[in-house]
Amino acid sequence: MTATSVTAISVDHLAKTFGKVVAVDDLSFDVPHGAVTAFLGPNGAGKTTTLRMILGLVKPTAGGTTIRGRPYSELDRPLERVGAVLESTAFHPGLSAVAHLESVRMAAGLASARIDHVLEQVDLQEAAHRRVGGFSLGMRQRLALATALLGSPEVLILDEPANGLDPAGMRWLRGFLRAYAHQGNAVLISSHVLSEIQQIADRVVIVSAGKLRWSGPLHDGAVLEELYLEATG
Ligand SMILES: Nc1ncnc2c1ncn2[C@@H]1O[C@H](COP(=O)(O)OP(=O)(O)OP(=O)(O)O)[C@@H](O)[C@H]1O
Repeated sequence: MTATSVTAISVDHLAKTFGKVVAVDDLSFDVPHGAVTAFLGPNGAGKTTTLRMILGLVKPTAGGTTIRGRPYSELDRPLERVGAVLESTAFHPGLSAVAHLESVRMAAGLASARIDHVLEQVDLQEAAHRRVGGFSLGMRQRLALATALLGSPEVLILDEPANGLDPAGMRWLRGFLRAYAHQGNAVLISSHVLSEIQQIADRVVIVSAGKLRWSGPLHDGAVLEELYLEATG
């Protein structure tokens, strides 16, 4: 079976309530390999909660999610299947980038050569031995991405990864994610920066108030902002 014949992420009638707050409401969509899929919606639409459920960090109230056919909790060597950059990514400020990556690498049983490789992928070699406590927001985003890439996963999940990146960093991330997807991997990215997403995404999933409002390919010439405002308005 080739990578492209398997759905990377499947979200199936997913629901989550926190007390009286309905965060995610009977949400279903698929994320294919070989494409960048944007996950869009207003503040509080349920995007982060959905991503956290896909990653097994939040338990659904109903429904479920799978990565290449299995719930996250049943994945064998999960870091080699799926890499994630979440909004809340935190690092020990006293560790260097290399020491942080080394601790994750050892825990996951990955080859030591992966560290140099991911530092090069995110262009962070020069800061490799500096303390993360002194990193800028953009550098932290790069380190979070490097951590997500340690296991060479075929699925990448990114929650607002462009936060803190300067224009050159944004352009770099765009090129990186497009190349990563076009190698056959799946990328699911949540963002509010529609101008960036317009240039990156092959497909779009739009939610508001926890419900699916629109999903499909982003055709050449389609104006994402109009599509988004119509779907969420
Ligand atoms: N741990 C929690 N406890 C209570 N309510 C929560 C919790 N996590 C999320 N919520 C609520 O669920 C709803 C969806 O939040 P979520 O963070 O998933 O939205 P989002 O689409 O990621 O928003 P944003 O674009 O602002 O990041 C919101 O009303 C939020 O207040």
